[in-house]
Amino acid sequence: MAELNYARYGKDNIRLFKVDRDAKAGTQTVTEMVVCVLLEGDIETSYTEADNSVVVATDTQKQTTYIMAKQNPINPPEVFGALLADHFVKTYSHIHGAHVKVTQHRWTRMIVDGKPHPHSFLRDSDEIRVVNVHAQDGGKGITIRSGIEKLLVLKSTGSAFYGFHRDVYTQLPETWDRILSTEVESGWTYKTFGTLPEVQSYAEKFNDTWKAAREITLNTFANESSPSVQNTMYKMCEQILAAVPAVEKVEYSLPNKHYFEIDLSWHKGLKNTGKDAEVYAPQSNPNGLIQCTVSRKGGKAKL
Ligand SMILES: O=c1[nH]c(=O)c2[nH]c(=O)[nH]c2[nH]1
Repeated sequence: MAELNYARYGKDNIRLFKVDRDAKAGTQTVTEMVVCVLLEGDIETSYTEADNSVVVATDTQKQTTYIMAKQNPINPPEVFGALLADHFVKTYSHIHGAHVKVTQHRWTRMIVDGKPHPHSFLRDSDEIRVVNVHAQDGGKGITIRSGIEKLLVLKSTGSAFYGFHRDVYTQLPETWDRILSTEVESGWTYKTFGTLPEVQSYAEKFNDTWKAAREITLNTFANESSPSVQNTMYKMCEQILAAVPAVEKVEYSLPNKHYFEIDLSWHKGLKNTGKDAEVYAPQSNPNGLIQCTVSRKGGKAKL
């Protein structure tokens, strides 16, 4: 006999673009996002008995997303995600949980002739802001995890890696000065919100937290003399927890994108290693991958 162990369904890759027009100021602001909605609840019979009466069509979920975006602000993405997720669990009594993922892409206002342009924007980076919301019925509240992904950074000095374990398998030399590059993937989870109004009252702080996390990531990366990716990312986590009382845990996943020195001594004794290194070979793979989750020791997050 078979048994259904897992069932979620919804619409993925709902692309959405909104223009906010400020007639008084004569400026416009744009937001582009991709939304994924996944629902769970008493939907087993749709799988096991072809009972479509329990299915809120994925097309309905898409249309709902558009209508909600028309009728509400879509910034910050945490509040829009919570609004949408809350709608599905409140509207359909047999839907007990909604997962909404919002991926916001960058459209940065152009500076033209030294001035911010009223309605022109540029994609200045592949970096994305990613928000995952999970709303549940039965008073279980709304959980929100926000994050940064695809933020590519590099420093050409100020990074070392020495003192690591050595054995017969170790070839890597110690280094006191290396190139460090990574594509930042970072996420922070807030203390569970009780209700949608609680999420809405926190609206401004979602943007502040994103800015703080981004600034801490970049400042620490740039300013710290890094002894390892592990230690540098831990310091980032500590600072984000200290800066935002409502954050319960912080996660980083950092690839170590290697830049290898090239020994050119075979050519007329050309010096290009150690302190003479100037020309490097960027590596696409393999890459290191360092991950961690850091939470508050013995303390609870505060909204
Ligand atoms: O910061 C680093 N951490 C490691 O675990 C590691 N391993 C490695 O080969 N290089 C590095 N660099």
